[in-house]
Amino acid sequence: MEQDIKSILYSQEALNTCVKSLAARISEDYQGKDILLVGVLKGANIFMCDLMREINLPLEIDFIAASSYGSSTKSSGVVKILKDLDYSIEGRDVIIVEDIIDTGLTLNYLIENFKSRGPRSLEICTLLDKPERRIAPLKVKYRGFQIPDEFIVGYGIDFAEKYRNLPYIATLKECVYSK
Ligand SMILES: O=P(O)(O)OC[C@H]1O[C@H](OP(=O)(O)OP(=O)(O)O)[C@H](O)[C@@H]1O
Ligand code: HPA
Ligand SMILES: [Mg+2]
Repeated sequence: MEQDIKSILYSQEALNTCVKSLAARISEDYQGKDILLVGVLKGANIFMCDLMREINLPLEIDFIAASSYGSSTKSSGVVKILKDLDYSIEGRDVIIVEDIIDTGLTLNYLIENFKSRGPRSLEICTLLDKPERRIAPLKVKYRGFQIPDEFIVGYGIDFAEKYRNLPYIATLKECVYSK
């Protein structure tokens, strides 16, 4: 795997510091509220696990699985819900936890879908944001790093389902995409 890496964008230490600071903001903002963290699988799984352990408030979690990239580096534009939430979000203070916002199509779709389910509040927490590529507008309350327009992998994020287990965020060598 390591031989496929072009460069490391964020080390384990940098990610850890970022997660702690996002969790501190959430802990401050949601005092006395009834938080439901919703992780968007599969990409957000590692971020979600680390983030929830740093939030210093009682909370519940749920997951939704959505996919629009398949084995390509370009969004298909069609968001498929592969697994829906287990519980109702009506009346809940929901924070959607994402690994990356790129075109915004995935979250735009999920936000509209969630709004129709009547949450008390609905916010987005994303580790990475690639604003240059945005097609669908989004209001993002909690953002870790803003990144340039490059395809990245690691810390839960894949290329063709691989590299999710890298403990850092990295770019891949061009030859990997043409294999
Ligand atoms: O802003 P967008 O252009 O919609 O891209 C962001 C989405 O794409 C990735 O998921 P993907 O569809 O690859 O599924 P995965 O999480 O299972 O890897 C990522 O985890 C986000 O959910
Ligand atoms: O940069 C990315 N890497 C992996 N998956 C993605 N899905 C949207 N953007 C990306
Ligand atoms: Mg993916």
